[in-house]
Amino acid sequence: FSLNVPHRRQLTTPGQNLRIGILHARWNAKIIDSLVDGCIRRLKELGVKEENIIVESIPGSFELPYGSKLFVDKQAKLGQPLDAVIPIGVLIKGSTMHFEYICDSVTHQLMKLNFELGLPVIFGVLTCLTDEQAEARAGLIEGKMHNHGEDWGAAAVEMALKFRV
Ligand SMILES: O=Nc1c(NC[C@H](O)[C@H](O)[C@H](O)CO)[nH]c(=O)[nH]c1=O
Repeated sequence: FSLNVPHRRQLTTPGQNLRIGILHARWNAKIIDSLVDGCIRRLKELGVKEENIIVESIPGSFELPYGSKLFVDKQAKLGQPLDAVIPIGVLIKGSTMHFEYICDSVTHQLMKLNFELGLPVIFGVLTCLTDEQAEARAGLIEGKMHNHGEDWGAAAVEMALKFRV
């Protein structure tokens, strides 16, 4: 009988009992679609069941904070509470200061929502100066960067499970 029993194999499907919400803006739809696809792909790789990945959309990134709150509250009322929510948006600098104001307010409010809602709210907003920067971060330019949606899916699973007692 040996005491050095190997550690239990790390669960390859840690997300099997999780329910994850994805709330995406509809501005810059081609980039959004790639980010959402990457996010879903990674969630499934981590064991989250397709029926437990709930995808909703709102007009633009400015609606992500309040939309996330409404989404989380609705799922709780339906008796299908989310374990994490992933707001996804793509903000691309235009010719005015509009971009800076939305980025700043959305970022701060999404951060606050973690504490207000008491569940992980992942920061899935690209704040880019050019279309190309955004496309590269959505994995749409061969050999350049990777699809950040995958990172957000992984972060949601980790944060939903970490420190769980
Ligand atoms: O302007 N550029 C963008 C944008 N504007 C709309 C805004 O988020 C909101 O939906 C409206 O102001 C109505 O409240 N929303 C984005 O997601 N990306 C952008 O690049």
